[in-house]
Amino acid sequence: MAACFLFSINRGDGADAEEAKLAKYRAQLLEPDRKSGAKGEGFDVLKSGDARVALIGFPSVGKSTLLSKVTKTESITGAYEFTTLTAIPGVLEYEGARVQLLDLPGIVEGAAMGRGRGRQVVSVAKTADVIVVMMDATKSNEQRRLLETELEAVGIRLNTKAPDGKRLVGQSPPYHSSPFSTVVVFRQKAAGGINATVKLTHIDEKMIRTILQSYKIHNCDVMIREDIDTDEFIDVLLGTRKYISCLYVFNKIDAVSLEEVERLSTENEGRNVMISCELDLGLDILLERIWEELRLVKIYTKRRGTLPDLSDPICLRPGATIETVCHSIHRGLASHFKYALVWGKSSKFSPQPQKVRGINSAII
Ligand SMILES: Nc1nc2c(ncn2[C@@H]2O[C@H](COP(=O)(O)OP(=O)(O)OP(=O)(O)O)[C@@H](O)[C@H]2O)c(=O)[nH]1
Ligand SMILES: [K+]
Ligand SMILES: [Mg+2]
Repeated sequence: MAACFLFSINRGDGADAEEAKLAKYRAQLLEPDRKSGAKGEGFDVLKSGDARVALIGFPSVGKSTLLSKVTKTESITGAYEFTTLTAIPGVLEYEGARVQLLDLPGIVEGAAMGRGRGRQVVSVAKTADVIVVMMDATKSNEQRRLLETELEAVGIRLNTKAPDGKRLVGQSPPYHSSPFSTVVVFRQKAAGGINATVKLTHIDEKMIRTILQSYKIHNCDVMIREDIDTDEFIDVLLGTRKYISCLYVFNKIDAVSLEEVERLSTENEGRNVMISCELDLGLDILLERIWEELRLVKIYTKRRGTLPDLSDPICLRPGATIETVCHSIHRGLASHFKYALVWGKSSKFSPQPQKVRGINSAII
């Protein structure tokens, strides 16, 4: 049976306060660094197209070579480290979608702590819908763990499920109404209380109270629907973590044995993609895998009595609603919108009438 408890928020004891303080410091490390990301340094690349894919890797693994191969943009390559010093955007055109591919400077160990402007680079990855972690097939597999550590240090969770049980691919949730909101709901209220619809085994009421106090939140309603722990609670409170799916790309397979290529390709639950930019090997498969990971939904608009133009889709990320579709057509459209007729696999009836107001159901 679901446990449910209510209490008012007041003082916690010393040990809890200490743990809550540490959890708060950890979360602060993830907050955006206001000093970095200065304008004109090339890191504030405007998002464009239907989605963003970021290339992250150590120097000279072939990130720029890849960008130059698969997009029309030429990014300077070189046999020396740190050839690329800013973010270079290119456009991947795939099945009617335009995806922004970002070539980034190489990062070094400790990048997230600010080494080699690394934090700026790694932070860009946080804005991506899919991260391509690029590695050199001739180097040790240790690369992957080191890169993941750097990404995690800025609050990215790779290929993990968000606490609400859905796999989230790089949405940018607004403060307090993150995709987590189905798990924990905060409401500012005169008399606060905490409700849990499941038994909480990793965090107790006292801890929740102490954490809320440390953020000076005194009166609010908290509804918890999943057995989350302290860190996850703070994640939700601050909206700091991002759940992004990633592919591990091993470049330069022309320089290793076939056995090694086969061995690497079976690791990481099918997330490893083997390529050689130099020999043009595996690039089509890589683009296909990126497309799969983006899970873009194609929407075609049509006039009454005519067939839709199938060459001109609106491409949106999963979770898009009728309102998102309206916004992608015209800013003011949603406010004048009455209803939409939706044909497709996801709708119960074809066509299914849907109103724009109050729609939060996904249209996919
Ligand atoms: N053997 C081999 N060499 C490659 C391949 N792809 C790229 N290279 C070489 O690797 C070197 C580095 O390539 P870049 O594209 O500059 O690497 P990068 O990751 O952008 O490097 P930074 O910008 O310095 O971080 C160049 O000398 C490329 O010619 C490949 O598939 N096979
Ligand atoms: K290089
Ligand atoms: Mg480069």
